[in-house]
Formats: sequence, C-alpha cells, structure tokens
Amino acid sequence: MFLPAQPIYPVAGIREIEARAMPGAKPSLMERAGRAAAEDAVRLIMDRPGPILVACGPGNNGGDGFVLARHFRQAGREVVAAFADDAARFPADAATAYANYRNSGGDTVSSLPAAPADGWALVIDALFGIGLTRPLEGRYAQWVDSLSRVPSPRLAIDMPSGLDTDSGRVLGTCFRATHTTTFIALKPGLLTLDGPDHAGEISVQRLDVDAAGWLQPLGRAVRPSLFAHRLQPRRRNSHKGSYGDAAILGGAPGMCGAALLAARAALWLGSGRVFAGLLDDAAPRVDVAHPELMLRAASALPEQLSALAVGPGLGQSDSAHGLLSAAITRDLALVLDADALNLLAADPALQAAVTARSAPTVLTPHPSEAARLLGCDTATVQNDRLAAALALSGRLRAHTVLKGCGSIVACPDGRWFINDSGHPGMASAGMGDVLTGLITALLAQGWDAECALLAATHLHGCAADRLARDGIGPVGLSAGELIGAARSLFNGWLTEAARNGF
Ligand SMILES: NC(=O)C1=CN([C@@H]2O[C@H](COP(=O)(O)OP(=O)(O)OC[C@H]3O[C@@H](n4cnc5c(N)ncnc54)[C@H](OP(=O)(O)O)[C@@H]3O)[C@@H](O)[C@H]2O)[C@@H](O)CC1
Ligand SMILES: Nc1ncnc2c1ncn2[C@@H]1O[C@H](COP(=O)(O)OP(=O)(O)O)[C@@H](O)[C@H]1O
Ligand SMILES: [K+]
Repeated sequence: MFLPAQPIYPVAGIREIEARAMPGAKPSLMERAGRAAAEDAVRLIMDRPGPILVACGPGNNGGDGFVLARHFRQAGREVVAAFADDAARFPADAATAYANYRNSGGDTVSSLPAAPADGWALVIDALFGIGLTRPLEGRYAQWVDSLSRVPSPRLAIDMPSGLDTDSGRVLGTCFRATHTTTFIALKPGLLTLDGPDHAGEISVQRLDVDAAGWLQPLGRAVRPSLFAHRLQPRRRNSHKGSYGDAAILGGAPGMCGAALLAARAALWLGSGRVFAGLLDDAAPRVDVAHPELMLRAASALPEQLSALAVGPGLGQSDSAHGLLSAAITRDLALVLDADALNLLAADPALQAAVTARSAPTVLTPHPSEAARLLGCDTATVQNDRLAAALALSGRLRAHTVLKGCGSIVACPDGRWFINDSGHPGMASAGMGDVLTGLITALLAQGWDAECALLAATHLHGCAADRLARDGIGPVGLSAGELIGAARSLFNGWLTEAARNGF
C-alpha cells in the first residue's frame, strides 16, 4: 500500500497550528511531546544499560526534555539532565515541566558531565527546536559539538539543535542526531540541504493534533500516493502511438552522451518512440547499445512530438540558442535542463517566451543553474531552497525541480514538495540527464507536469537507493546503471497500484 504523503510546515505554520490546538489541550502539548519522545527513546535504548543524558535548553524545547527526563526517572531509569540557563526565564509550559521534574526528585547539572565508564545509553538533544533564531556559539556550540561525538544513539527533540527549521541550514554548528522525534508534522529543514545529514531517522509524533485539519499544508513529502492515480495498467488494445513520441534535443560536440542517457531513460520508462536530436555533426547515427533510439540531426526532429526535453549536452552555441528559441514556441510539454536553463538565464526574451507558453513547462535546475536564472549566487539559492524553487516556478509559470539533497518540486500555484529518496552516490555526471529522460517519458505518455515531475524525481532517487542496497553504489554508481532499476521499480509501482485499485 502506498504511504500517504505527509504534510510539511515551516515554523510559521507549526506556530499557527500550535496556537489553535493548544488552548485547553489536556494533557498539554508539551506533556504529549515529552511522552512521545520518551516512547521513541525507549525503542532506541532497547536493553542498553547505563544512564541517559538529556541536554535541556532555555525554551520550550528544553521543557520537552524535562518532561521526558521525568518519565524516565519515574520509570526508575537513571537520567542526567544538563541545564545551564536561568530557569526563572522559562516560558510557561517549560517552567511547569521543569518544576514537575524537580518535584519528582530530579536534579540538574550545569555543565556536560564526562561519559560514564560504559558510556551513555542514549544522548538526548533538547536544547533548541523551532525557536532557534541565530547561530549557536559559546557554550551551546560546545555542547552540541561534544554531544555529537558521543558514540551512543543520539536523539534530537523536534529539530537537531543548530538546524534552521525552514531551510535546513546549519546555524553555527549543529547536533548530529542518529534519530529525530519531530512534533505535529515534518518541517522543510529536516528534509533538505543539511537536514538529512543531521536528523538521522525521523519519527513524526502528531501529538493527536490534526495538523491538516487546522491548516491546509502547502508542502508535502513526495510519496507515490501523490501520483498513484496516474499509475494505470496499459490497455491490451494499445500500440506504440498510444505512449507518445518523446524527443531529447542536445548532444553538442563532446556531450552526446548526455542526450543519449536522457533518451535511453525516456525509452526505458515507456515512451512509445524516442528521438534524439544531436547538435554534433559527427555524432553517431545509431546508438548501438539501444538501436531502438532514433538519432537525428538537431534540426531534423519530427514535427509531431508529445514531449520534448531541451538541454542535455546542448552547449550554448548560437545554433543551440536558435533551437531552444524554436522549441519554446512549440505547443507541447517541454522540459528545460542544463544549458537550456543557462541560455534562458542569459536572455530575457526567451524567459518572456517561456512565461507566455500555454503547454506545460518543466525546469530541472541544480542550484547553480537556479542561481543564474534568479540572478543571484548559488549560496543564496541554497540558503533558502524552497523560496528559490517557488520563485522560479512563479516567475516562469513552470513546474520546477530544484535538485540536490532533498530536491524541491515547486508548482506555479505555490504548492511544493520535498523528495527524500536518493543519496550522495547520485552526485555523478549524467544523473541529471537521466532524470530529464524519466520526466520526458511520463509527459510523453500524457501525464500532467506535476505528477510527471513528482514521479520521476522520486523514482530517480528510489532507484539509486535500491541499487545501493545491492552494493551498486553509493560510491561509483553511474547514471546509466540507474535506468534499469528505475524501470523495474516503476513496474513494481504499477503492480502495486493495480492491487490497490487505483
Ligand atoms: N509551544 C508549545 O506549546 C509546544 C512547543 N513544543 C516545543 O517547543 C519548541 C519551541 O519552543 P520555543 O519557541 O520556546 O523555542 P526553542 O526552540 O526552545 O528555543 C527558544 C529559546 O532559545 C533561545 N535561542 C534561540 N536561538 C538561540 C541561540 N542560537 N543561542 C542561544 N539561545 C537561543 C531563545 O532565546 P531568545 O532568542 O529569546 O534570546 C529562547 O530562549 C518546539 O521545537 C518543541 O520542541 C512542543 O512541546 C509542543 C508544544
Ligand atoms: N547528495 C545527493 N542526494 C540526493 N540526490 C542527489 C545528491 N546529489 C545529486 N543528487 C541528484 O542527482 C542528480 C544530479 O543532477 P545534475 O546535477 O544535473 O547532474 P548532471 O548535470 O551531471 O547530470 C539530481 O537529480 C540530484 O537531485
Ligand atoms: K533539539
């Protein structure tokens, strides 16, 4: 069964939900949070002996830590609570949590104690959650760095301390959790940029709060349930014309491989016919590994196409510009990748033409391409990947995937998605070309841009994950190897969808 696509909220959304759900909540949200985190913690400890170290901060995240510490004390477990701030300045709920902990006989220490001889059973970071407002420094930076080095399971409460909730940026330094228990819903920072390196395995504890009931989410994690209705079995009475004509335009001298990779991916994800229009006059006329592909001169692609991708190995020559300009005016689903995006960034007239299109447009920038399109530097894009992807979609009236760790899929209407499949073994030349081919294949088969982009992005990462489980990667995974795994997974999804009656 396909898992639901969980909602994701930035801080402002979580605060709004909290404000609506909190009044009169019994037990209080903090009591629920501390208990839920304690339940996750118990699963991590299993039968590990030794005390638990809980580091508590000056706000409500610290309050959660004290609730958790009290539960463990009451269960007879040895807990050391490190707290170095002024308890008189706690917000109300945290003050109650602290008082209850003290009333249960709990004590605090004001510096991080040395590890016991047999180590900590578990280390818990309850320093900062969604209220982090500035880079960690001084004592808290030292605590976070030394807690991150403890060779025990390390559980972060709500957010790893030091991670910016909305962007996944590390502010100063950041706790490296093996596990994170996050409350109410997922947050963008857990899933993109530096989040996955610091959050470890994520458990969402909803605290009996129906987040989506209080606030319609704009963001969701990518799961096949989002596009399951598109995973339709093929009609027996169908033919190659039923599955679209896909074309890839690119392959300038020295870069034919990029176009061929995209074309192969389009073929193996089910396009009825696949053409590659190659700019290199000396390009081969047949792909001997995939003779099904129809290789043409770049100017000789058929008039009738279902979907066209421009960019893999395109280069930035005048003829590339001319071909791109002509492609943008065609009334078909269009994917713009790589140098097509760089040409677009340099030419406001092309941008205006993209904006004026009525057929779907999909943009597939990596962060540097996104920066060129937005007229900023790559660091600015990475500082707020979500905003960058949404800005591109809004400005160019296109669906966008901003690639990288935790790819962001943004829609022109302001909705967004974060993909958590894939791994750093995908940081290898040609991976983006394969993604472009997968998207083009689904568009050619009549999928709408949103579903095609979500499915291809998720599939791309899931295929890499499956290969890595078999020892094909992460290190050394090559883009071409991904294509077969993507085909096999996609067919598995079709079977699953049919079983579940989509
Ligand atoms: N509301 C609820 O009922 C519920 C909330 N819940 C929990 O509360 C968490 C949010 O709590 P929160 O808003 O108190 O923020 P939190 O993350 O504890 O940090 C704020 C404190 O840190 C300080 N501070 C910030 N940055 C700093 C820095 N770099 N270095 C040093 N200090 C820094 C900041 O000080 P200030 O900026 O005011 O100087 C303030 O004192 C949330 O993540 C979840 O765990 C759950 O129990 C569910 C119910
Ligand atoms: N660390 C990572 N985690 C997850 N996915 C990654 C990571 N690094 C790269 N990828 C994925 O691999 C692909 C690389 O695309 P791109 O940078 O365009 O490569 P190329 O231009 O070499 O084909 C993107 O889909 C990207 O999201
Ligand atoms: K924390």
